[in-house]
Amino acid sequence: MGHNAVQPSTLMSDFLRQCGGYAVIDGGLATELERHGADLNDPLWSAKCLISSPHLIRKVHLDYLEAGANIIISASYQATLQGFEAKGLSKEEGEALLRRSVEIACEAREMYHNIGCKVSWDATGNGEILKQRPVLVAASVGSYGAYLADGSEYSGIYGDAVTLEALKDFHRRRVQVLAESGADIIAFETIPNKLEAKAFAEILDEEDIKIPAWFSFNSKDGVNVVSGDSISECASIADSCKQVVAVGINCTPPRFIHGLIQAIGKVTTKPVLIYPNSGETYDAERKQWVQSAGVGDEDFVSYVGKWCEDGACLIGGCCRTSPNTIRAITKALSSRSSSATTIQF
Ligand SMILES: C[S+](C)CC[C@H](N)C(=O)O
Ligand SMILES: N[C@@H](CCS)C(=O)O
Ligand SMILES: [Zn+2]
Repeated sequence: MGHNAVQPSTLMSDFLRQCGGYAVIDGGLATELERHGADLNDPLWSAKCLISSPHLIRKVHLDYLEAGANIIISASYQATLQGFEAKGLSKEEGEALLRRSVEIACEAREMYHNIGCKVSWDATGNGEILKQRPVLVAASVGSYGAYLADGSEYSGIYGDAVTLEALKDFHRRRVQVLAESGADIIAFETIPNKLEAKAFAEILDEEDIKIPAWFSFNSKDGVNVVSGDSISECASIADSCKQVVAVGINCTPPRFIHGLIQAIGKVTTKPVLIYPNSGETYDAERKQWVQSAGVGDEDFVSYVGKWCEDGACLIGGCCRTSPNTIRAITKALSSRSSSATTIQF
């Protein structure tokens, strides 16, 4: 896919058409980093690996591409200039790490496409180039609550001192840097309240951000976003923002998704994206997931058909999902997809 300066209005529709109507988002990045031995008990959480083990991030992106992902999300969820500064890094060093998060994902895409580029010949000498699967690189922007590193993205309660202007000041430079990093789209993810959605929309507008964005909210009851703000109001903010090309839900238990897709579909015609977590609960103090109440890959994937019927067209996984989850989603979506996989010549 192309990089910067693609018209927001066409990027997502062109991409979805190339994918045959349904696109696969990757799964939990942090989850896989941990599975490979990374210790994320740190205020930077998954972004810590940008400093300690960038090669591991690239491997995890590659694993998700091999599992069928059409969109890989960078390791910048909890990468903030303020968080890097607290580690003693300069503004320039922090900005370089933000850019690096996207470069690592782009490198993985390039490696994947180089490995995957094959020609096959049949007995009569006719050749077939196996078409490269379309892949977008999404630059993650986590919420202010993610930066707080205390699980606040699952409460969305920041207190009265955190105003709209404070949130815009907090996020502005990071968004500018990521928008110029070579990413195809900005993924504002795990947005826990209406105020932060408004802050993101205003930054996109005020800074005239040239790449498109998606807004993805999280919920713990299937009715509202985690703060208690209405999902309809949150999705309406996304709908009104011209740079936003998809709206949805992530890091939310699978059992809540059905009703949320329906609520979002009532206020926007933009494509709906869904990448739930496993349904387990996060213990922010220990920075560990509590294993009870989660669903396995089979149960997770049993929802996929229903989510498509509800109107979702971009589907993946968030925390505690893995390449196996994404492989199963890819399989489930391929039977619905209308795309040809080869170019004949
Ligand atoms: C999406 S949560 C699991 C990310 C980690 C959290 N912000 C923390 O630092 O504990
Ligand atoms: N994309 C994030 C999680 C969002 S809740 C990560 O795994 O780094
Ligand atoms: Zn998550």
